[in-house]
Amino acid sequence: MAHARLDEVLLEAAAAASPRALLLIVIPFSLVLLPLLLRKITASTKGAAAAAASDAKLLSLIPSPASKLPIIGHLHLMGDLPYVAMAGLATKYGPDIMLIRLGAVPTVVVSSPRTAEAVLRTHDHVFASRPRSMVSDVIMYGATDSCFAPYGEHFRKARKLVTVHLLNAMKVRSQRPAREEEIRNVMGKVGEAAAAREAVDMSEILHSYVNDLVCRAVSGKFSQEEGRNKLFRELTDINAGLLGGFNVGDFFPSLGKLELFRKWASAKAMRVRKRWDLLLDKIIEDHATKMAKLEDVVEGEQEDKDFIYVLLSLQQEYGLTRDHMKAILIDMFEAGTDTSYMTLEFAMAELIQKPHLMKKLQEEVRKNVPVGQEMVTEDHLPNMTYLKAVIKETLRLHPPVPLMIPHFSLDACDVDGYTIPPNTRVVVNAWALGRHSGYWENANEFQPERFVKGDGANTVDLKANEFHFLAFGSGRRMCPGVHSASVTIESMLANLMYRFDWKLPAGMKEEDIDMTEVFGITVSRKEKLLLVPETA
Ligand code: HEM
Repeated sequence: MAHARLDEVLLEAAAAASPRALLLIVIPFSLVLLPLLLRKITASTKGAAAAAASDAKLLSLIPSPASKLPIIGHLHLMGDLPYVAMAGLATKYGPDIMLIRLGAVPTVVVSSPRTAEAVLRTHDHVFASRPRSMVSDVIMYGATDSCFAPYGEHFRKARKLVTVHLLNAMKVRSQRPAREEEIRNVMGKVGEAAAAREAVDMSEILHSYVNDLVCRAVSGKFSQEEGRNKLFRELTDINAGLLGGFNVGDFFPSLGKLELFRKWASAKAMRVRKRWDLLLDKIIEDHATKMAKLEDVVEGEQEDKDFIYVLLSLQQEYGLTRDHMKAILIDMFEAGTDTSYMTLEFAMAELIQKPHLMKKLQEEVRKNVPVGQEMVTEDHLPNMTYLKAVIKETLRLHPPVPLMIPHFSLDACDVDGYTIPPNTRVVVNAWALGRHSGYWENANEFQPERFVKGDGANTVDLKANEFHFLAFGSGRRMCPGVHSASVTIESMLANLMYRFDWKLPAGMKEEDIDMTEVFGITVSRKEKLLLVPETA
């Protein structure tokens, strides 16, 4: 019994979200496995050793914090919020570019708009790959999705599939009725709470809204049957915990070469993948059966088909296996759910602390909707400039993917006077860029006006033309979901502002709102956001 419990603890730590928890496992592990690792190192070929030495020399020229420890490198400096820790270290050691060692893995951290532009625009082709990770290899079927695929033929195919067929403007437009229906459901629930003068758990309601929308986009109108939406949400949450963790195997790759360790460290990822297999195989087969009966579907009607139909119809053209399809579908859940609902939640948390800004937003929304109309529709959104400014400001201060997804160099490349060798992990700190005091006035303040004032800052857009605002990344690996995310977030926030006034629960003051963040592949708020709606 005691043995089983220890196993659980170790497995949790192996996929630990916090670098602190990772240390708990790395230190004892290193003591046991160090002799084995040394044997592996001495066994490597002379040529490889010479190349490694030359790469290590190049990396050693990049500024780096002095307090590196044996084996764990700088892991002990990462704290609970690595993007905040990295920003602090960068100010001291390398404001533009810095090297940190996460366990055995040297990681280049880019923290200024100038170096971000060098990595994501000037040398985008060199840095467009992703490092391999044991967990994403398991969860994403050998990293054959779009997010984690290394750069190459398969990635280009997956990326084209996602941008051209799943997330294009026409597809996003065709999902409008689904969005309107889901928003109406939310308004109904919030309306009931308003009538009962009860608080609403905004975290829960916004999470369900986005999860249900992604479910519908992926598997159609009946995705909520048999509680499938809840199962999708549960599995997406487990994946997020695993993918966002500081996983031992990622930072001690030599360990990953040991079969026993690999089995042990990927056990939880294997378990969740089996559950995805069961769920997705069944839905894909149901779709394939229905599709076979509808051979005469008119080409144009494919537009409002869900993602599974789209993938099935493109299977031959793109040479997709069943596993490729599942990897891409899981990407849509993983990349599309937490990012959007957390932006909505952070926006509400900021607005409730600044009632004058919320009032200004409500006035704009209500002015733009004809009197007597039940809901804000997507036709009303283009004129709502303050709404867009509030969302940009939320993304600036709280980018949901603060370190983006790690990039990986394919070749040697000069950035800011330093040579980054091939096969180096490169992290762009979007959180640090959004709070860069050289580019933003009152960088830590929530001031949406900065995006409407006409002082130059309003030219910042979500398409990443400015490298001090990179919530969606830039270049070949830029988020392909910008359009989908924007309309999902804008329409919900506009409706929450249109239909209700918002108060804090009795006895709570604005300064009681806890904005503490929790790090994972996306950043979330630690505390639930409870707000009391009043029908406007
Ligand atoms: C507020 C919402 C969102 C934010 C802030 C966001 C942000 C990001 C960021 C920072 C990246 C990594 C860029 C890089 O590594 O250079 C990314 C990648 C990605 N996002 Fe989003 N995202 C959002 C919503 C969505 C949605 C709704 C979808 C799809 C349903 C989506 C799909 C993807 C995919 C597939 C990738 C991987 C792209 C690649 O590696 O080629 N995202 N996103």
